[in-house]
Amino acid sequence: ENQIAVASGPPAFVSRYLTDFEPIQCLGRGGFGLVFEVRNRLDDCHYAVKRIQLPNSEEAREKVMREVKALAKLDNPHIVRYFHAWIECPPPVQRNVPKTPNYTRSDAKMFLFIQMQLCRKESLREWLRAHVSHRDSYQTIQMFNEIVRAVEYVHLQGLIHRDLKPSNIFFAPDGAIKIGDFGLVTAMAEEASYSPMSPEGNVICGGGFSPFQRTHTDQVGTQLYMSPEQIEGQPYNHKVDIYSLGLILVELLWPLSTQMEQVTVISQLRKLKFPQGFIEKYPEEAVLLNKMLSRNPDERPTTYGIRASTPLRIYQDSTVEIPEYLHFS
Ligand SMILES: Cc1nc(N)c2c(-c3ccc4c(c3)CCN4C(=O)Cc3cc(F)cc(C(F)(F)F)c3)cn(C)c2n1
Repeated sequence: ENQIAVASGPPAFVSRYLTDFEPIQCLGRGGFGLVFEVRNRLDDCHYAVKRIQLPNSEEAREKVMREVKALAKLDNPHIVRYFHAWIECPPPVQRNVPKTPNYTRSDAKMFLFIQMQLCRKESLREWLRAHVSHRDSYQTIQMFNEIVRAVEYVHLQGLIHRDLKPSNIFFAPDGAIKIGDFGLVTAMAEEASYSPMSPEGNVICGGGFSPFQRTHTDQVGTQLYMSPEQIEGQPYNHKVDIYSLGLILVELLWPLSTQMEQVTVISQLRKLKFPQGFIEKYPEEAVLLNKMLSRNPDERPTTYGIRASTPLRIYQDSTVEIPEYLHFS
């Protein structure tokens, strides 16, 4: 009974991520973090888990956690399904800094883990590349309508996506379009540390998660789809998502086969210059796009205005009439 307590030091750190999940492969870098496909050891299902290193300042961390609380309430058929979020604080890495032999630097980091539904590996970015030749405009407008519905839901929750682009528009296993990998941007922006692109532009999934390296350049950190006011660091509102939706609509209607063509056409669109032949082929869409891509956010329609516009009106359930004043406010 006279057990001698053995001084075995602090309890060994147990990572819930590694205990509950088996990492399968790196899915890439979303904003501010790494995303991995994992298998849950208990239910044997596969998920996408995103690990975000939280900022150091207490205030920024509180802001992130407020945004998580708002995001966790999202529930919509066109938003990636959310399962769980948790925090891990691995023990600080003690290492001797060679220069000053007695000095040990500890960098205690705090990570937010987010467990989401695993979507198909091909995002809308890959879909657009794979469907250059045969693209049916009825199907693409349907897809666009679903994306607009998802953005409308986010805006009605008082949130803004802020980073809409084809690489974070996903397909669920059943094929339904889902917008995802958004949020936490404002709070994290104070400690903006966009993931570094390696020299050749590939995204390295380093960060101690797994050695898998992405083989193609991603759209991480791209500002191609970003509204002018956001790029210029001006105050902005939910109309930033309408601008991005405008560029995505053109890409859905106008197949672009190479990244070079995509960058050229989108850069021209940012100056309201449409590709040769676009206006003749899509006159009504061009009218809507001139508003969606306006430099003045107030001139851009809301998602209501988009759905009530001529090109999309036929895809709405006509029972619900949207009052005119909601088309732009
Ligand atoms: C194949 C595949 N599937 C995915 N789900 C992904 C994701 C992914 C999709 C959605 C979301 C994330 C990663 C991280 C968070 N996320 C979101 O949509 C934002 C979000 C939605 C919520 F409902 C709840 C939260 C939060 F409460 F913060 F956890 C966050 C990124 N990548 C590269 C993926 N690849």
